[in-house]
Amino acid sequence: MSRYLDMIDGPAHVKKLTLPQLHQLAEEIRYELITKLSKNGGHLGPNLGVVELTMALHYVFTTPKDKFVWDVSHQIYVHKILTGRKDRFHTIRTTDGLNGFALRTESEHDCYGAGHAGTALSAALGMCAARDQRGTDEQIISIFGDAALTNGISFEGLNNISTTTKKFIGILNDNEWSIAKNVGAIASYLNKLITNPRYNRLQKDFERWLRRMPKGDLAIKLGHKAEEAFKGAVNDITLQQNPASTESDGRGGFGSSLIFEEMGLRYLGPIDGHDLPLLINCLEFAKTCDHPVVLHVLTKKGKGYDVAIQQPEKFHGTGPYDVQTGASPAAKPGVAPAWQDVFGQTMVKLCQNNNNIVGITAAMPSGTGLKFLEKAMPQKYYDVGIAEEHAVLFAAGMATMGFHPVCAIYSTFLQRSYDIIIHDVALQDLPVIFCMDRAGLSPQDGPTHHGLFDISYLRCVPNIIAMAPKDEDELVDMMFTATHQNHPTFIRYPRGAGEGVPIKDQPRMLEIGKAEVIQNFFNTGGRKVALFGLGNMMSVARKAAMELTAEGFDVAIVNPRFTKPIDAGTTEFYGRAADLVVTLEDHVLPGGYGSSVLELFSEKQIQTPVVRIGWPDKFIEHASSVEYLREKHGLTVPSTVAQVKAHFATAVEVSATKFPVVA
Ligand SMILES: Cc1ncc(C[n+]2csc(CCOP(=O)(O)OP(=O)(O)O)c2C)c(N)n1
Ligand SMILES: CC(=O)[C@@H](O)[C@H](O)COP(=O)(O)O
Ligand SMILES: [Mg+2]
Repeated sequence: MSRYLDMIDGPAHVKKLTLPQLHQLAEEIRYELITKLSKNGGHLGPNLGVVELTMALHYVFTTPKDKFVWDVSHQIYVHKILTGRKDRFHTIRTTDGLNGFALRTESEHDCYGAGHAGTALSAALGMCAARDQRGTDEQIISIFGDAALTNGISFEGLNNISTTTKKFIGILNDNEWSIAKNVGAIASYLNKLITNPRYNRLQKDFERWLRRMPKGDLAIKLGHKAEEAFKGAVNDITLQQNPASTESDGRGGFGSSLIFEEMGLRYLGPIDGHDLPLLINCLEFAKTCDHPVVLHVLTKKGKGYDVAIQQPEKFHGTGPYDVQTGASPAAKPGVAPAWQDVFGQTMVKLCQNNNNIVGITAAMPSGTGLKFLEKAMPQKYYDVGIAEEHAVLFAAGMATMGFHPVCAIYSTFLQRSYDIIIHDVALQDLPVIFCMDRAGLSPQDGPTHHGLFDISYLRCVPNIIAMAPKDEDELVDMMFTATHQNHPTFIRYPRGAGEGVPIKDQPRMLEIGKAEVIQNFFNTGGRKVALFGLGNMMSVARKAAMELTAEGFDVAIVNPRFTKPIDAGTTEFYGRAADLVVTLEDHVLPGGYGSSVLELFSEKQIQTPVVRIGWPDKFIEHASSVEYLREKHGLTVPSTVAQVKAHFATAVEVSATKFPVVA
């Protein structure tokens, strides 16, 4: 049976469909999402929730002239399918495939890139300001989730809209979920708004009216009248709910409970975010508003796929799954526990033994592993919403009261808190512990999510201690050691499975700033190569050492453990003893661990050459796997061995040409 989806080569084709055809197209898109994502995974739940919304947006507006600015943009798959990329949709988040987020370089229909939450309102407002400067008439629509509203930047944007532009359309996509259940006052406010029975009855009347609204100017004018009446009724409800708010707000009414109205935006909704005709009418209506408007749509995360509705957290960002059952493939035998799980289980033990330790997440209980603490000791667990800046300030406040807070925040998302780390935590030398998961690659998410900058952005900050464990047993040692420090302490570790080593029952206290010598030189007479394998790159160092030894090199292996303070003594010792030093790090080279070794050698006037292995000074693309990207960018055992051999081969050539051997 031919599909309407087959007819959609671009958004213009959506406009040509009748309502029954649009409904059919929605089902075809859901089928496409569910079947195509089952192989490689992706953000299935969020995208199933915005099928009708995205179709209505493309039905009413015209990209690329009109601009859709998506918050996080993990829910952009339907937009990508409708904007000429349906034939490549099956490649999303895979090597050389579509990016899983909005990407300006991927399509003219992607007007603004994202990946981190909270950016859509401000960026869209900036586009409105640019439009107003030029006097042009494109429509700019910001689509943001209910949890994106828990991010401070969203409110910085909201605060600035009504005094900046007359034309701004915001779509609040409210599914009551973040990755986990949404949290905080915003979540309960929105929930109250949509569960108030009187409000709901009134809302139904308004929706019925809007649905029947004929096209044309008169309808639009009537629409504004109906809307004012609706608002008045809402105010009455609010007044009855909060009799204390009897003070006039000076605008001829009483203070509305609608945050958006209070911030100078016209609030419309909440409406059923899966009701296509209603969505189309409301968007047509919003299009005519000469005042910033926010349309509050209620959607269901995972709509159309029961297992995703029943498990919104799992299907927020899922791996491969069986289409029929939603089940994930069985874990391969012998796969080591995930770093995040070791972290989470260790947090429970640390909190059980020390009443001053608490765990703080910024809306990522599962991904960080802090869900173990949430379950075992909820009184020691805080989820502050998508609010990394606030999370670190909150931790700083607790630390001034004698607590030892642990902020579990991905390396990439911790970039949001950089000023707080310097201005509040380091400057006051507060004992906050930062456990940075996803330090290294998040291959399928790509450049917005790789954690490749934290060594550089932390190394320059005074008063801090920064560590990288070689395996999960050492992670536990480092967490234990961190809880005994009176300084800000950072621990970085990668996404996914650990090294599969046994974990001691009793963690060991590490000496701050002390490296671990894994293997000394054997003095075999071979060229001496010292490998400094940082964190998870120790596994590459060990294997490279074996291959180099087999090739006649004399190899020492050092586990640096600390990126601040580095072990100057050990580093200097091996720097002087070796013919070549190789540093290996799952981090960009500029300002990374290798840079700190170069700085030390320069300071100590150590002439030994240094080969630094790490990520180049560029944004690393997304791909299907870590292995592929390491292969491509030279962070592998063969590449390490090859670079060592090339160094000496070149060294021999240079010495031969520079100092020709006299016969
Ligand atoms: C700064 C930042 N912190 C955390 C995340 C991880 N994250 C991705 S999506 C998401 C939840 C978004 O919820 P919402 O905005 O309601 O969109 P929904 O998934 O419900 O459609 C989170 C916490 C992120 N992308 N950016
Ligand atoms: C879109 C977003 O930021 C999160 O969903 C992120 O993709 C989670 O990454 P992990 O799967 O590594 O936890
Ligand atoms: Mg949500």
